[in-house]
Amino acid sequence: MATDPKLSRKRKLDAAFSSRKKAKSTSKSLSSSKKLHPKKSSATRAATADQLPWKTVLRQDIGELGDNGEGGMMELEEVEGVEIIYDEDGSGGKIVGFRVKEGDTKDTKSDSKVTSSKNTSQKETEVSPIPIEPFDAESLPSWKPFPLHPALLYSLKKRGFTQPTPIQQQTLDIYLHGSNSGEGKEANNKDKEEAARRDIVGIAQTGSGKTLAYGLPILHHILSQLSTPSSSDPNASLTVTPPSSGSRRPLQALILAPTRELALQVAEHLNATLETVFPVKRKDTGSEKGKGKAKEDEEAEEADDGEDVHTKVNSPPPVSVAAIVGGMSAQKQRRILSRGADILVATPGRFWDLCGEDHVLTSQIRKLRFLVLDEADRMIEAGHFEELDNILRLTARPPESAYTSNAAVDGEQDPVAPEDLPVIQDEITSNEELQTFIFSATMSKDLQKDLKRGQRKKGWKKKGAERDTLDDLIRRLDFRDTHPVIIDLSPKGGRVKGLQESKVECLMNDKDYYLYYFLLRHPGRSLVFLSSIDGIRRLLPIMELLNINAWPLHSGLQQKQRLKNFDRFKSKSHSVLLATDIAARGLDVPSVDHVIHYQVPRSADAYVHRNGRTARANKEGFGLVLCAPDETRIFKGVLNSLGRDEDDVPELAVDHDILDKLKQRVKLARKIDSIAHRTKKENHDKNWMRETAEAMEIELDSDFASDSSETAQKSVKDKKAQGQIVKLKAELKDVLAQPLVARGVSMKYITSGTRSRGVIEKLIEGEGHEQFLGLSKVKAGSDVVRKKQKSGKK
Ligand SMILES: Nc1ncnc2c1ncn2[C@@H]1O[C@H](COP(=O)(O)OP(=O)(O)OP(=O)(O)O)[C@@H](O)[C@H]1O
Repeated sequence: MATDPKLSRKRKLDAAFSSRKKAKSTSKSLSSSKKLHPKKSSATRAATADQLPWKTVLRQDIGELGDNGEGGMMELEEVEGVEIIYDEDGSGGKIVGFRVKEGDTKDTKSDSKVTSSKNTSQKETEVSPIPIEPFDAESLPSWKPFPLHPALLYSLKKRGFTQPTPIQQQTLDIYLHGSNSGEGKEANNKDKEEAARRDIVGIAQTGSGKTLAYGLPILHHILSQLSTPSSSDPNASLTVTPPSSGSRRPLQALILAPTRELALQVAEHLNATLETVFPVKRKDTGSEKGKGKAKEDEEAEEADDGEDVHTKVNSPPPVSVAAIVGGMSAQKQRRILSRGADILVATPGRFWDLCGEDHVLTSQIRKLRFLVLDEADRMIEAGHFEELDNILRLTARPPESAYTSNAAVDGEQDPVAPEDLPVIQDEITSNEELQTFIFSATMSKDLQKDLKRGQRKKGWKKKGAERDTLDDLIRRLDFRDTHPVIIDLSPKGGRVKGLQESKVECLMNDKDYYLYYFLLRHPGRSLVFLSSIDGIRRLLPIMELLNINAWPLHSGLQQKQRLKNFDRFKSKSHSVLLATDIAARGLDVPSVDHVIHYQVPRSADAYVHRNGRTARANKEGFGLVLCAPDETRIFKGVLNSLGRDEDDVPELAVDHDILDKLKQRVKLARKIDSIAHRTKKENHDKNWMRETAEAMEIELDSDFASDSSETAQKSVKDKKAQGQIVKLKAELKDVLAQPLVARGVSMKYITSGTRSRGVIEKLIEGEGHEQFLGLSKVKAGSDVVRKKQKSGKK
């Protein structure tokens, strides 16, 4: 459900101004805050929180917590030149209103309820055409068969994407040439017209570049519309003219993704492609730092020798991509929508909420040129499908045409009932232009089966016989193409190239030891998947006590905290993210070295997508399953669903001498955590009882009532617990400082050792493992017990 925008804005203000609680009088301006102080000479007028001139806080203003440079991901906004009006007595610091300089207010009609396509608060600005030099296709031979807009080719080259990935190749072949049978096949104009309307279902392994597979056609289409040749010479350079900033941009593409992080990432990916060619010149926010940034831009321009002339932009960006996701400021997202964007990347929930209050948006959806479902199979699972279903109805044609189309696809007549018609009944037009792209790494119901419960995951209800995910989608979506093209490049058995899988069979209670062992033995960027938030809450403090750089990521955290933790994980090469399956799909962290399944996933598709966070874009990666005895059946089911054998995943070799030493560390950490947890819980429970009793004005039982003797006892108990914790922490510190020596290495003869070269010698040369003396630094894949060895051992 959407939060009340005014309330959240008010809360923001309350927080921002809480330090000013002591302000006394009613309409006196705040003297100590430069930012909040309006110029005395200017006339002011009363304004609501919505009408204040909010500005985005730029990345450099918020350090490492920023994102794409626009503050977009963190959604932070600031306001200045505002006089705060407190309530009459002012003692509680309650804000009752604001005053701003005349002319500084925003027209919020277009913000809160967009009813016209023109945003009256925006002034019509001059736009300058941006020259694009002709791109020398010879400099990017692998992309030559795909005559994309020169701006895109330029960007691909700059980003080092020297050749298309197989899914990009096949999608572009269909999009540009109408067929994936022959690369670079020349088509006549009519064929190209037709070709450009094919609906595409793309299934390809994780990390294979699916975002650009659908992103490039969309960007190509929009940029081509804005381009004009600078002369009649067919080889002449182009100019791209951005739309004027005065009117709301027509929405051309809607990309739906199942998670917030994924939607933000897709928007960032498309923006990165555009900004390589059209760097966004940040607007001067008016703040000191904002001014600094504008100055930096100017300096950068001055320093530029003019080689990339087409990168100079004085107008709005030619293509605007925005993200609409839950957990972020709905107010800001409304403003983005009121300005309009060419491409919206959204999670269904928030998007549907905003559709309900923005008629222009709903009518824009009816005229969409592109609709994309990323991670399509996940989107139709329970928890997503209702809003998705509603949005898809908006993209459907009137019943007659939809009826014809669906009948042609699956041979069934499936008329749309009147009550199933889109919520807003006006302007139902038959948009024949819509092109639909559906992408995922998995698209089969067999992989979605919940192996723990033995049921298929809940989702759209099916009529009649068992259907596949694809059938479900074909029935739901009003494909304009009678035969959508299916490109299936999914690897057999879900085996991703470059991924080494492995497992450790151990008791549930021993998983912490093996996890800790692995993280020390193979330092790097490790993503650990757990099946519950409680599991993460239990494991995190233990990891922290053991000096492991770990952060949590789960739906119980606030969105900003989720993004912050994700950023921290990305920014450190030795880091651990403890995550639930919200991180399993689509997230593209460059160089995740290891994926660890702390619990065996419940379904084969979860196994494939979790593993897919490593070994991306042709890199190597490692996946480890910690499998307890009561999970072996589920793991076998996962592998069987993928058409693989249970022995298919080899075991990881573990040095048990070292493991035993690590057990001692983990046990101490667990003990410290359990004492701290128990004390905290007891205090929390008592306080909660007291506070609730006070609020309800009831008397507590003598057991709960706080008499002084009980309080004294409690404090003795707390002190005792604190003492224990301090003692155990000191013990842990000692244990953590002790070297871990591998089997067969004697501490006495460490410089020569029983091994071929001395341990110290190896360390100096950088080959020796810094934590496990006597072992070499090796990639996790080298510790895997190959099948032959295993049977030999037996
Ligand atoms: N042509 C290319 N050459 C090199 N790298 C590329 C190319 N196209 C995309 N990439 C990079 O590959 C990585 C994976 O891309 P992307 O996230 O689109 O994969 P995906 O197939 O959508 O994965 P998933 O199924 O996990 O969502 C990204 O970092 C992206 O920048």
